[in-house]
Amino acid sequence: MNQNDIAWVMAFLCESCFSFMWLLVTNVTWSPAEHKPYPDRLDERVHDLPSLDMFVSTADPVREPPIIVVNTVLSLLAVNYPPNKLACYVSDDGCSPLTYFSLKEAFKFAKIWVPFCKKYNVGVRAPFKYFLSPVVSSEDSEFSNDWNMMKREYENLSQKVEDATGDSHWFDADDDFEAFSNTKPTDHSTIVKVIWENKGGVGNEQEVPPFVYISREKQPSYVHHYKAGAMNFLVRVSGLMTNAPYMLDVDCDMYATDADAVRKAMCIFLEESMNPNHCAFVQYVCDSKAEGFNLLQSFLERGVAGIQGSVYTGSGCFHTRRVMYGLYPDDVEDNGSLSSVATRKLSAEKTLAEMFGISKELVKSAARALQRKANPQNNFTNSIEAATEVGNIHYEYQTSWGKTIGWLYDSILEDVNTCIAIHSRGWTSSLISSDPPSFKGCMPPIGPEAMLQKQRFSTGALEIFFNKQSPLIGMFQQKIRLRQWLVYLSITMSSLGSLPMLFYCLLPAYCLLHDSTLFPKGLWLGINLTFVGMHCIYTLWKFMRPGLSVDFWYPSFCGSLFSIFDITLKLLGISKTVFVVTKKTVPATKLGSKDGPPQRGDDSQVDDTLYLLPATFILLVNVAALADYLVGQQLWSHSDQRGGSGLAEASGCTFVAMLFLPVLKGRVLAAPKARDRRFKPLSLSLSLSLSLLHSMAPSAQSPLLTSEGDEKYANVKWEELGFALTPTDYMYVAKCKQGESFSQGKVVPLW
Ligand SMILES: O=c1ccn([C@@H]2O[C@H](COP(=O)(O)OP(=O)(O)O[C@H]3O[C@H](CO)[C@@H](O)[C@H](O)[C@H]3O)[C@@H](O)[C@H]2O)c(=O)[nH]1
Ligand SMILES: [Mn+2]
Repeated sequence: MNQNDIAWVMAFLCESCFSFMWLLVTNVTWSPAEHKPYPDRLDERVHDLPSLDMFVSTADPVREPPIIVVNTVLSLLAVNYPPNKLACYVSDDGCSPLTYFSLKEAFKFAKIWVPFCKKYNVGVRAPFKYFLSPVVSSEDSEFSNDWNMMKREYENLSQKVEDATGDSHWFDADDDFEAFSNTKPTDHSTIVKVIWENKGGVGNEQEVPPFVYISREKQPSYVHHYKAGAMNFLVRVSGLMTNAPYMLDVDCDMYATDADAVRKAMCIFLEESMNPNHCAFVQYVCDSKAEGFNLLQSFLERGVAGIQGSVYTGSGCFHTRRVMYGLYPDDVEDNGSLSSVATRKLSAEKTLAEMFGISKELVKSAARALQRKANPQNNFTNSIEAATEVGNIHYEYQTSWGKTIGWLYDSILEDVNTCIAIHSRGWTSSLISSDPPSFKGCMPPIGPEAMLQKQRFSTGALEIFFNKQSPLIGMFQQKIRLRQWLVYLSITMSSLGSLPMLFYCLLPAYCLLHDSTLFPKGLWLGINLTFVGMHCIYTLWKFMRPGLSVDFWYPSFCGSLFSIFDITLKLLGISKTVFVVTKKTVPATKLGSKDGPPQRGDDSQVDDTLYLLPATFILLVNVAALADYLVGQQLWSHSDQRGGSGLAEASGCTFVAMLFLPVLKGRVLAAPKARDRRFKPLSLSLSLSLSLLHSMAPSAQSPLLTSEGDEKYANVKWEELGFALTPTDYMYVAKCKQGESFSQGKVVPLW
């Protein structure tokens, strides 16, 4: 194979991969759908609304400042829904007294915040966001007085949380914090604290729903399965205390912006046309602008929702407890009760104990949940002992938790992983896309944190690709629909697309360095350029439409590349995948500052040396190839007739270099205070890239010679020699007499 063939075969393979990916994505966008709920009509239809358990998970008081968790919790406690039908559970994987302290303070504030929100029908019920807009009312009105009082109270709350940060004397004096003494985030026993329980439970609108803080046991040598583990503990504790048929999962950094979010979700669950195949979960389209590169949310979600149902994206999602407990649609009768087969299968207490673990109380509550029966009236405090038991590190040993029930464990992308399992059982799901979005997040700014997050997503997706849920095999065994299966194939293998992308970015440079052709000539080049141009404009439009900058593309490309490396190490058994919690920025609380677009993350603690490597390498290779072309090959006398590389390849190189230049420019020209810190990673990646470049460039020996094994050959383009006379400097002479064989020949100079 000559150089041209290598380049063309590579180009063909890369193009084939892109086309396959494009087909997968096109399949997603064919039939977009979303649900439009009418919450006002809900009361006419349903007189006894079902209960809902709301889960918030947090893991690290430093990367997830408690004031963020407080705002999330307050936005949920104040939703428009009967408070006696709600309960809020916060799981703290950081076992932080500061988080617990902040939540206790938040409850005191909630006692005035919830009535205020309901009295004045406040829109956004996360106080930090609400107080960003000035009061629109006459100075001395009752509302304006209440507003000013609430704002002062919220500022007091924020101040208390800030003062308590890094100052443990706030907790030391209080016996309630005893459980936190001598604990480490990675080494402590289970803590369950009922911050507030609504003992009366008569459904007064002004009440604060029950509110519980939990932190499961941890030991350094035990795997705890990150968010999935935390969610399963939340399911168990809530099962013991309230056992609501529906559960809402919200990340600590995502607050509800719509007071009717719960009622809207119930509109879908309680649809009259409900059949056993009805919705397993309702996912909200969360505000993805801040999330940046998460394009799935912004336009693919609706597409998937039109097939078998939206994908669960980890936050802003309402689940049904029965489905999470492993039910199949066939297990449910048309009227919602369990089928007789399922009842027989599940009623044996032994089976349930094998699935749900040894806690008798939990087994009983699971049996009730499966039959849609409520827990008998019970004090929360009476369940603390049982709740502590189900938080034990050994509790899930030899049970179905994380395998067939609850959030699944075999990928750090637990949301998609769990969602595949639900759809594989034949359930459908729904999507609500309200404008403005009903849940909004504080997502990482563009920069290393975003790359780390993207790398985690991609590694998790690849983990699914190789686990037992893999879409590669799933299609043949499960009840998943064909196009839904293609969606999961596209999600789980999308990061593999970064490899052909990498090769493609290097291909024009390779051709220039080896003087071979990549693009066709003449008319064909024109056609080619038209298609490439159209594709570039289309891709740009796709990025710009949801209001993103092209900058967002890089974390996705780079994170995907690194995830391939991660998963290879995992498959070889060299390392394990880790869930690094994304750093959250504290929301602005000052009046007048607004929730603007994400900023570059210059205060990140993530060292971005390695993340800059692909960009630096690609840029250097392309610049080096261009320099070689301009200087070594003399651009202006270079003739395309030789069949080697020409202006088209050089333009390709320039295009690629221009794509990557902003990434590096952005990092080097970052805020001045960050520049010194940036310089070190940049110089390191420069040197790493230079050594890689050195190994990629053609051999640095005499330009006339190439080596293969031990032998030396003239560097001749054999296929271009033809039959015409070709002048040479040397000739091979071997003499022979008639009838005899040739003597040993030798190469002699011509003069
Ligand atoms: O050991 C852990 C790690 C994380 N979390 C919580 O999980 C949530 C998500 O973590 P975050 O760092 O914010 O990740 P994101 O990338 O923003 O989250 C998206 O992607 C994750 C999967 O990678 C999903 O778990 C999330 O729901 C989804 O919003 C947060 O509330 C964390 O507190 C835990 O409770 N325990
Ligand atoms: Mn998050």
